[in-house]
Amino acid sequence: MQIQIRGIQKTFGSFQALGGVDLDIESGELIALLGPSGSGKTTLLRTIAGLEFADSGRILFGGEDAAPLPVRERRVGFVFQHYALFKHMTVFENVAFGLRVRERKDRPDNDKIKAKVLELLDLVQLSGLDKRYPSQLSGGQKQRVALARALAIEPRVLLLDEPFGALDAKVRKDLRRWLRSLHDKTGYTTIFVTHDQEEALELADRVVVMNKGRIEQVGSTDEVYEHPATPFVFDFLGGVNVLPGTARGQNIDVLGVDVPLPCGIHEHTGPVDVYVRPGDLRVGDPAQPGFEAEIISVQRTGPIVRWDVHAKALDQRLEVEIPHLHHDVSRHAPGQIVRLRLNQYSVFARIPPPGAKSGSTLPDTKLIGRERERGRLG
Ligand SMILES: Nc1ncnc2c1ncn2[C@@H]1O[C@H](COP(=O)(O)OP(=O)(O)OP(=O)(O)O)[C@@H](O)[C@H]1O
Repeated sequence: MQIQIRGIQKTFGSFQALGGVDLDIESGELIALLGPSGSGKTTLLRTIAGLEFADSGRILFGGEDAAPLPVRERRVGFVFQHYALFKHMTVFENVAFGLRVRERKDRPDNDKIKAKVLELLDLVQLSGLDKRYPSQLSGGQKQRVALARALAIEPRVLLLDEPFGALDAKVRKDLRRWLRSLHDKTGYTTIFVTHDQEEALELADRVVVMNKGRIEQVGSTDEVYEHPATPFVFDFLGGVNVLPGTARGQNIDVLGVDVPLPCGIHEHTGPVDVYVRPGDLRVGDPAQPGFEAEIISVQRTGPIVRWDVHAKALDQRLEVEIPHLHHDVSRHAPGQIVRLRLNQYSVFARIPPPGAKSGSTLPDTKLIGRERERGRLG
């Protein structure tokens, strides 16, 4: 079912939790609401569910205003981070709950309920565990029961609030792949909340990046990662080094090295910030252009080696990430000087101090563009 969110505002006392949210969700989409703690993700989800009431704005379910619909009639399946299963009921009864509490005229008979519950337990791969109690299940199994219970009411939309937040990393990873294939099978419109970038990027069709009660960017996983629209999105999705630069005509001077302005921008003059991910700072040939940095520390995390480096020209620490299999990464040690170059980077017009006149020809903080180094840096 299609969901349209129009100008939703919500305050708690004097605190604005949602500051005018607009969003269109297509039928059958799997959408991630991604953002740091307190950015308003849960408030938005609860407002869609009808568990929270907006101060202003509208939510349309399939083109119809959802406001007059009580929670039950919205037919929303909700899964919380902390299982919220009924402890005194078996797995079977937990899943059957939503069907048993229906009004008599809409309630299926016992045989139909049994068939439905067993079908759902098969779908969430828990066949044979129907007689167990929640205390006899692992965290991952409890979450799958919660999901089966949410699916039992044949929801028009499925809302998941950090569904895997309480589980360990390995189970989390398995369950998110499983949820993706379950979604592909059932085709329910699904919105899930997470503050885990990897989870959002791996699972969702589109990611909604939230910050301070507002949407910063909506896009496919590739769009938000490869073309972040704001400095916040860039930083939140995968870490960032910010290098000051000066744009002059078609080039930017970054730490004494010329790099080209992003494609499509003919000219720009003024101070800019060049945003580079740790994995896009590459070790260059010492004979070719690049800027010098001293390795301060080396840390190996799985297949990635992380360096903390000190860029001399900037007097600033930077983070560099290199695949461990890179030909000569093991030869580098703290104290060594390396020459770094930029691979891919985004350029934002610098935010001037309040009251100062911007020397920039573009609006402040505007994304000028994203560029892959075109060979000028060696
Ligand atoms: N019932 C409430 N009363 C007062 N303030 C609230 C209430 N619910 C949420 N807030 C505040 O609104 C802001 C947004 O909260 P929300 O739970 O939507 O954030 P979130 O992005 O889901 O965060 P988290 O990832 O930590 O769950 C927070 O600052 C929170 O303290």
